[in-house]
Amino acid sequence: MTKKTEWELEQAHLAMVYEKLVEMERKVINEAEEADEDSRSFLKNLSEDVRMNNSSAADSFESLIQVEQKNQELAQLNYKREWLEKQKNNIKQLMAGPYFAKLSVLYPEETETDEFYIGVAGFSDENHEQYVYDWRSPIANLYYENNLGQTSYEAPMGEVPVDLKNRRQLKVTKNKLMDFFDTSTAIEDPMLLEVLNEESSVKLQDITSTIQKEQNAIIRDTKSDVLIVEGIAGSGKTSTVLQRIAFLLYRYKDNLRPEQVLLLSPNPMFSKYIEEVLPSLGEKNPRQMTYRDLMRTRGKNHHIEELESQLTNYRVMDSLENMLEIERYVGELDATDLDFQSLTLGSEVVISAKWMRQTLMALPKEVELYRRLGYLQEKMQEALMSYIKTESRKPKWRNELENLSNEEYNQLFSQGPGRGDKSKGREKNEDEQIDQIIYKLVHRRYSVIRKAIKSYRWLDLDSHYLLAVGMPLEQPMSLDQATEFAYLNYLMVDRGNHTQTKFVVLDEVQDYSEAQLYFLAKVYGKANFTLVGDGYQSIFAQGTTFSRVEALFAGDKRRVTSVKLLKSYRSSGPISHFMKHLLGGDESGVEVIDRPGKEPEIKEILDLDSYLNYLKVRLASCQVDQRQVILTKDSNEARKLYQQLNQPTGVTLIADSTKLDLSGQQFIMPIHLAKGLEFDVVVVHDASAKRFASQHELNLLYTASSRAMHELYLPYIKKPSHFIV
Ligand SMILES: Nc1ncnc2c1ncn2[C@@H]1O[C@H](COP(=O)(O)OP(=O)(O)OP(=O)(O)O)[C@@H](O)[C@H]1O
Repeated sequence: MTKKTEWELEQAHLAMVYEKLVEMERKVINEAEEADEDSRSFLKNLSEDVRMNNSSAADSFESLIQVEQKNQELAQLNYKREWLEKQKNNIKQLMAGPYFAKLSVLYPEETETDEFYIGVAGFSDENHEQYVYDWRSPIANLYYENNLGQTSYEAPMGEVPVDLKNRRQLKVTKNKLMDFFDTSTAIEDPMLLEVLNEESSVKLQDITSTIQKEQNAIIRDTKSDVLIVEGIAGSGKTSTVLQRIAFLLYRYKDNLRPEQVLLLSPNPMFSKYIEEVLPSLGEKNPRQMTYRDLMRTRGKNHHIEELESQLTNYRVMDSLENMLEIERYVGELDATDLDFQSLTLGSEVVISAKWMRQTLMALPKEVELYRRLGYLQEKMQEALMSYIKTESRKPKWRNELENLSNEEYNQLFSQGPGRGDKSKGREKNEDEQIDQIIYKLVHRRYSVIRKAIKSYRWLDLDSHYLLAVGMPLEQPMSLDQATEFAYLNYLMVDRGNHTQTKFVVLDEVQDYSEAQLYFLAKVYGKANFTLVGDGYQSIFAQGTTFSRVEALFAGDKRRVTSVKLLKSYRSSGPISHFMKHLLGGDESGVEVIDRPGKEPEIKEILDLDSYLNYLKVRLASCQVDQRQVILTKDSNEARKLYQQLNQPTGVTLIADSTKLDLSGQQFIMPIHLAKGLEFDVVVVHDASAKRFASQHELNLLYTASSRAMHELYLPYIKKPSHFIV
């Protein structure tokens, strides 16, 4: 068949699928409107349908059953609305481009090929006719595996052998066919090259239609407990793990919710950078935070050093050793070793240390200490509740009530029934109402105690830390000390809180210290890990080599798989060659995709004034559709350069990890805040010999250069770094 006729057939098929999508969209919108209306009227009628009848035990019971039924109905209505919302989103995404690939597959003992179209989501009509297959479905694996001829794919019922007759990539926009290519095993496929030549964007994009074979293996891995990916800059580590999260959410859709996936990102800016990838695949973002944020949530108000100080802050003591010391210490700890602190409100002792000790000592010794402390915590909450009840009967509170301002009174009054409210559903007399308000007032007064119980303020964890590692907590704490403290906290009191997390994904794993990785491996002991990074981009004072990462996670019978990614999809051919040169040439194993581009400019400049002029010209010559960055070694340098250039208009200075805005076009920023990001044009600030000489500085230089997609500038004053010549 000629390409022309093929084209007509494909165009006709596309038009048909698009039409089906339009029909389905109409249907889903109608259903969604009906479902919204159903929920509205359900809620409106709810108070009339359900009236608590407490006249007798049987009546109350009947009423409760009715309430339960209504709850279930409401849950179903909500579920339906959510489902329709997801359908709407999927259809919207598909309408932008219904599919990107077609597989022609011959099954054994059949004579005619079956055709499967692959898209960002699946699509079938009400008769279950499947028009588009989700890229995560088993059959779609054939597209990414890219083996024509006899092959197979893994379906739920087992391995299915097939003959893959053709693999077609299609470029479609809405209902219009733009192009198609029949590809075999060519690595540098036309669609990929087209995508890679595009300009950079403010946010990372999904790579669904051009995922490469080696990336696909990572995305679909379900066998490993720990998957370690060591990949050069731009090899798609971040993109791949995001696609992997989408894959896992699809694969385990009945048992995995996005909040059970924890994605630890290198800096706050990064979270913004990647936030659109999963929604573009119709999935919700997982729990996302930096490791520092994670420590903050467990640091009990202790202050942690800023990201910047991690660049230089070497600690003398080996932190992993401290973690083991903490384990030994807690292992040998006896209930009699514990120091309790009475919980007081002013001079009033609400729960005494003596009571805590006695309650703990009454518990069986065989039960692990952290469980006993957890139980004690529950007992303390109960003790507080009965304390509040007794307290609220005292007449003094009536006086306090009278002294409340109108505003405070109304606030208490409007908060709805409190926990002690037993008269829900029937008219209350004035006395009951006053009792209820007093209860709330007292409850509120003692809320600090409730919080103190919850956060274990009654246990002096700071001094246990001192006893365990032989040194006090610093202010601010280094990230490693925060880790040690969090580990102590975990071992002593906080073990139950981490079991919900099923997948932990770590980007830039080389920047984590051994103690931090050890902490994650232990605390999320039941989770599956995906750890990605690049040893050459190790720019913080504390980091871990990949062999150590593997060793740290290999314990506890975990199945560890290590994979390498050696091709940069980000940078043009000449920039990739330059990166390869920085990494030691052929020995590095780096493979270059030779797509054309401008050679990196390595330029000698004689003095500071001419250098600043050079930068000004560079900034002025940035094209409208390009994003350009000047990368400095640290934040102070970024600030200084910004001043030296007279705060150039249209250029955003980013020097503070808490104030990040990537929406502009040109930037001056330190390298560590640009981690994970990419720009059309990168200028490395003064790549001279004295500034880039050590291994650490080589890593900085490599990290900076590898942010560039299309153009790289390396100006230097007087003498160039020996790495670049
Ligand atoms: N298979 C692919 N198809 C199209 N683009 C790709 C593919 N893989 C990666 N890319 C693109 O390459 C660029 C780099 O990807 P990504 O940021 O995921 O790499 P990385 O390995 O995490 O880089 P770094 O270590 O430098 O942060 C992105 O623009 C991404 O869209």
